[in-house]
Amino acid sequence: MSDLRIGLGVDAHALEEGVPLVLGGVHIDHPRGLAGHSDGDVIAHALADALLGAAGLADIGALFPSDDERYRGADSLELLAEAYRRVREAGYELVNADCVLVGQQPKIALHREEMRRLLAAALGVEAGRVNVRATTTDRLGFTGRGEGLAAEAVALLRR
Ligand SMILES: Nc1ccn([C@@H]2O[C@H](COP(=O)(O)O)[C@@H](O)[C@H]2O)c(=O)n1
Ligand SMILES: C[C@@]1(CO)OP(=O)(O)OP(=O)(O)OC[C@H]1O
Repeated sequence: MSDLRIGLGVDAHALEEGVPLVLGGVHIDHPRGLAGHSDGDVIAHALADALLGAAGLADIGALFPSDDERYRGADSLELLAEAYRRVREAGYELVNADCVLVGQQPKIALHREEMRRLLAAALGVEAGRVNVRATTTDRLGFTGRGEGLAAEAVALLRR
């Protein structure tokens, strides 16, 4: 039997004016973007944490500390690629991943195929191995009030 491992990643960032919005590696024209030490890409961060978690490794905050100037304004697709390099080094490869953005706006339906393509390319796997979906919370909570966006991801690895 193959050795399968599952991991979960969760991230959230505040929406602020004057910040470019990057989600799943896609630059989206929107009045506010996600504040963070990096580009704030919650989808890429949640996916990286799901991969690391499945491999039994530390989270992205431990790998790429937010007080390290090297990661200021970092392209999160590069952090994702490095996280997966470590997962491969630990002896695992991706079976599939599923990411869910939680937020009222922007609607990402038109961007999800591009997000899948970019996230999969960062990992060096076929686009079909990475899914991206979205939900609102029917205006409930901090995402519902438009204060921020959150993302969750699960990843399945095999040895
Ligand atoms: N940021 C979002 C949120 C949702 N969607 C799409 O809208 C559909 C309806 O959302 P509900 O929360 O009312 O279920 C959802 O299934 C997504 O396809 C989106 O694109 N972007
Ligand atoms: C990505 C890192 C590093 O720049 O910073 P942030 O963009 O603030 O994102 P977070 O989700 O808090 O993860 C921690 C750090 O790894």
